[in-house]
Amino acid sequence: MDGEANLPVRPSNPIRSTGATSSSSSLSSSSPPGLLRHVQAAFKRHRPLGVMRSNDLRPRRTLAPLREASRNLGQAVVPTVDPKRSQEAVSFGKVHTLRESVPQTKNIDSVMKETQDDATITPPSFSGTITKSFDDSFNPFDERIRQPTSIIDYKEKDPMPLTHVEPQVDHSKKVQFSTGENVASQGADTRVATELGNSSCHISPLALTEMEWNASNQLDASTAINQELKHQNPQITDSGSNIRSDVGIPPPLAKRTAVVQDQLHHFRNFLSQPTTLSSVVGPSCATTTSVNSTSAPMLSSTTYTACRNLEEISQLAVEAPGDANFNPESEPQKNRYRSFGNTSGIVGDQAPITAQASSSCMDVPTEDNKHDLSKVELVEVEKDSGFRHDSSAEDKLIQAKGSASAVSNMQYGVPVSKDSSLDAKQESLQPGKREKAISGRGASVPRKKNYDPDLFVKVNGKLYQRLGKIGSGGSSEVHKVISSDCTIYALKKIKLKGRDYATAYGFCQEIEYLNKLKGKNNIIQLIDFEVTDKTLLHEVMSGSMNNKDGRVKDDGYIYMVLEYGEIDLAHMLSQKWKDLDNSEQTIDENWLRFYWQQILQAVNTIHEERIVHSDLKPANFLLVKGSLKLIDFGIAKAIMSDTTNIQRDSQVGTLSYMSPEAFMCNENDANGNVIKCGRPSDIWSLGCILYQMVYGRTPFSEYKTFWSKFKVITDPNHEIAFGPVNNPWLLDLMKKCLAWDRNERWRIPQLLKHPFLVPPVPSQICPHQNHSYKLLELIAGTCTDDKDASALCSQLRQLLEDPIVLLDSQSLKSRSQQCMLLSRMSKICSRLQEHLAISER
Ligand SMILES: Nc1ncnc2c1ncn2[C@@H]1O[C@H](COP(=O)(O)OP(=O)(O)OP(=O)(O)O)[C@@H](O)[C@H]1O
Repeated sequence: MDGEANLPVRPSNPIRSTGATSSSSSLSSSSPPGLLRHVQAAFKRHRPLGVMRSNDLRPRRTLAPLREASRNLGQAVVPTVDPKRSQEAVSFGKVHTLRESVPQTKNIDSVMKETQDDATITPPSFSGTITKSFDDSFNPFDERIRQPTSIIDYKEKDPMPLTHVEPQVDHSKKVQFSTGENVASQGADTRVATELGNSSCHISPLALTEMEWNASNQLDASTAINQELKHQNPQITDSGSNIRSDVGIPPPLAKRTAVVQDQLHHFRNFLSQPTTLSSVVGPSCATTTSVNSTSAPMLSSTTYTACRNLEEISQLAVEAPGDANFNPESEPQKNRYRSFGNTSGIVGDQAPITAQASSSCMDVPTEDNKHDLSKVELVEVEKDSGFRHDSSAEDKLIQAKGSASAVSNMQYGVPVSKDSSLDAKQESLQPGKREKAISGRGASVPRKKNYDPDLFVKVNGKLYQRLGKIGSGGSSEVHKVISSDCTIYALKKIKLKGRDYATAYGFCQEIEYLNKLKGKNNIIQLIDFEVTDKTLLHEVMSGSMNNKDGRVKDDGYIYMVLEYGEIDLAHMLSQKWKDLDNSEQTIDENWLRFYWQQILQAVNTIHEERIVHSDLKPANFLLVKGSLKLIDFGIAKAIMSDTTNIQRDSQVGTLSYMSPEAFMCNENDANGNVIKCGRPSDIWSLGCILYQMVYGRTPFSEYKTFWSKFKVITDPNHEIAFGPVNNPWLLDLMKKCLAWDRNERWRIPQLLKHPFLVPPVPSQICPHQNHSYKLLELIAGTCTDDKDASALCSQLRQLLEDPIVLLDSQSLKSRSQQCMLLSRMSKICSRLQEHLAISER
């Protein structure tokens, strides 16, 4: 049909036997030496084969938090601050006691276990032919993928849009806190669940509302204090250029001043207590607040940093009105003041804010990290600091983000001009001044540090913090990461060392395909990538590999920053079937249609781009914001322009989803033609996925070993067992995909129009509007006085109206029953025709 085949000639008996397994063998598969070669090749695979994967739906995805839960103690959670509000002059008034519930580590059981559900094998033969197939336009050295902007413009973006907050609370980690008197009196403890492992932090809308309410209370209180101060002391100007202490407070305001001073006293008390910072890292931003943590079991580095930031800011806020020695023009204070004032100007670029906040507190940017978008945003506190306990990766991010947010969320002056921000930034980067500011407080001086490679990954000079391992494939590890602009991504890391050059080339090709598929919304989007071994990449790209049969000796990695998918289809199916098993229900056809259509559309996208995926399986369809997207082009192949097939070099896919021709790829069929794979191979895999969606297992799952699978899949006479389904179209659809002969398999455009997906509209199936039925009615109307003719008409009508009543639905699915029905219908038609002809004469 597609003309793509150099197909193996089917055996003389093309009709499959009804027996479960036929002993008749197919072409090359039948020969024992051939079989042996396949098996040997399979075990010579380039990807680690590992154990043979079972066909059971066992999702492979694991989300493992990097560190233990204990580190979460002390994380601070704080409300989003309205940008408008943050523009106000704000200082923290009174901060209340943090009460933390015991945080729970994400229950490993609740996370899908990582298993390998199917083995990937190497094809029977390995040509090793490497050709340069990259587009000329594609040059990974020159091409710089557009970086996602790290700029968060608060004018345009909601810092934490409620719409991004998922309604459910994840139970993985909960930090329960109250903000002291305020909250206690309201009886409203705020619960915040920070999900480390999953796509984003989930905060119940209620919790968020409460958080915001509490925060706004605090901010209001602080604002009130400041406003009081402003009222009382006109010298406390917005720009803060001439802040003086209590000198010159007019007598009528003395009482109010006393109140304010009392509040400030509380505030100082609070500052003398340890402070805990925690953050909510959402999909697009992090918000931070500071809460008093007298009950916190221990301080973390986060705490330390936050405390220091907060202390600096707060002291400025307090010193301004209360300390006669405070002089904003004095160098350290001016620097500090301007620096923080700058950070409070949250309009504009968040990254610089972050960097600044961190740097002003901790870090001195080095040449090495200066070029990062995030610059010094991810700082690390000296590990042997007495304040530090084992802090998680997220803590560190929170620390950095929190610092920024804490700073940016608080303001004690009117927004500082951009210029002064820049000044402040530059000044804050001067180590001497910073040291002076820090030592003035008697705190231990943190040392500057580059990033910790265990926690951070740098791709193209941009830092990403690891949040946990999502999964690992045959060739890669995939981590959930967060970028400096707080966007969650998946980072695929492929180790090159020890791999053969052909395989390394294949990995580079994945980058090429993903680049080619940019902007296609049903394909996972590549955000950035880096191949650390430039020489190898250059060799591969230029097609000048001298030792293409050799292996990569040097340590090299491919990093791919990808759009993040929340869950893959394998997990979805596993969950679905778990629910179905418990309820004794069958699969919901609408659910099936919904996802099947998306699967088809995604594969159609690559087929239109002349790419054959070759490893289609449920684990390679990811749910991203509600839509399925295709991933893993590790062994995909481009179809050359002069052919419709691809030549397989090495890896050919995952056993349970592999087409017969994929097993025999590059072999010769009985006619001496080379067996090739093309789009129909992907269709077979789709058939296996559909089968799995319908029955909860793959078509050959009962065949456990490679050997038996190989035998049965390559056997053209093997009849796949299809269990009963309510909708005959569904059965038909599966058969259309799982036809052994690849030429008989439907192509995607046809599948997208299959009656299962596009059921005939009622008018088409309503017999009364059917033309044949109308004709019958016409005939019946003209021979009401002819008993025989009327009887025949009525039999025909019955057959047309509902043939199923004559036979049970199961029999109707059998071809012999269908034939019987048709012959009965045609006999009635002939008799009626004869009868009418006679009666007319
Ligand atoms: N962008 C992503 N977002 C979320 N999870 C992802 C993403 N990419 C990959 N994963 C997870 O990591 C797993 C392995 O990824 P992938 O299939 O790309 O790796 P691989 O080494 O090519 O694996 P395979 O052995 O299947 O070929 C996936 O099954 C999926 O669960």
